[in-house]
Amino acid sequence: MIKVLVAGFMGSMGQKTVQMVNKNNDFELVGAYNPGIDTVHLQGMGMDDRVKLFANLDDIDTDADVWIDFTVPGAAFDNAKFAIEHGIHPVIGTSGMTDDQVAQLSKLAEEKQVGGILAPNFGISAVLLMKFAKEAAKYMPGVEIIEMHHDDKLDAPSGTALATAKMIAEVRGKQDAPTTEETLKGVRGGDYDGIKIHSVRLPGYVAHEQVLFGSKGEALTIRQDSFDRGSFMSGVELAVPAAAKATQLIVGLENIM
Ligand SMILES: NC(=O)C1=CN([C@@H]2O[C@H](COP(=O)(O)OP(=O)(O)OC[C@H]3O[C@@H](n4cnc5c(N)ncnc54)[C@H](OP(=O)(O)O)[C@@H]3O)[C@@H](O)[C@H]2O)C=CC1
Ligand SMILES: O=C(O)C1=N[C@H](C(=O)O)C[C@H](O)C1
Repeated sequence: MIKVLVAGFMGSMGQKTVQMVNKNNDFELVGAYNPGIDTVHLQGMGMDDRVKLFANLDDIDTDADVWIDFTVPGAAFDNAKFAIEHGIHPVIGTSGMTDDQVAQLSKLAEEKQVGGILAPNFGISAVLLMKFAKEAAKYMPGVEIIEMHHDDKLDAPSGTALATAKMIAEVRGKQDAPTTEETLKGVRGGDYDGIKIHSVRLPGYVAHEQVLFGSKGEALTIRQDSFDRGSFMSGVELAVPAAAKATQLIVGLENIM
């Protein structure tokens, strides 16, 4: 039985994660963390009385083996650091971590021999999109990324779009994007090693990404859609046992699939 703590348990992903953990016979929910816990909300969630609830990081006192983090970009690093320092293996889904923060966590995980998993996206369709895009970029280096998300998303670009750009840049190297004079500032999007990234935020959307390749006289579009946050849960389910036995920080779900 793997004992699990869910950080950000009152959020959209946190609630799905609590349901998934409760359904899985190999996992036991022992802790849940969210600043500003409100009891009315809790009643609606059917949270077991035996689950320890925490509203402050410093108060967390748990025997959890795995820490699942779906919080906010500003909190994920401190949370993961806390988890590793306390011998809890992190499964980090929260976006917005910088390369430097990932490097610091990897070093700490190695030192403490408490590994875990950080995945920009736990959805299988997104992992496949990134793999396919990396393959396509070998032959079609002209590429732009459009990511589309719900309008409550705090950060841009999405972690998935940034990870996609990094994977593409690995194979095609740094190239300049075509120079265009912007008569409306920002209209050409963000730039990662010459790969333009466009972030769309609209109500009704969940999480979607398109990678557009263009070459002489032809084009290729790769698209994935997460219509429901349940789409991320099979990836999280896979990550929990892998994280529990990891001695390093593994980055990307593809590395345990
Ligand atoms: N890797 C993946 O596959 C996926 C990643 N994500 C990422 O997961 C994160 C969460 O997404 P989502 O659930 O939609 O966001 P929500 O805003 O719905 O939930 C975030 C939750 O975290 C809580 N929170 C805020 N600060 C802290 C803190 N310091 N410690 C613990 N909890 C905190 C918030 O509480 P309050 O509202 O009171 O501030 C809220 O309940 C985002 O970064 C998102 O990009 C999302 C989907 C899939
Ligand atoms: O905020 C979201 O919703 C999502 N965030 C992750 C990201 O930033 O890539 C994963 C997925 O796109 C959903």
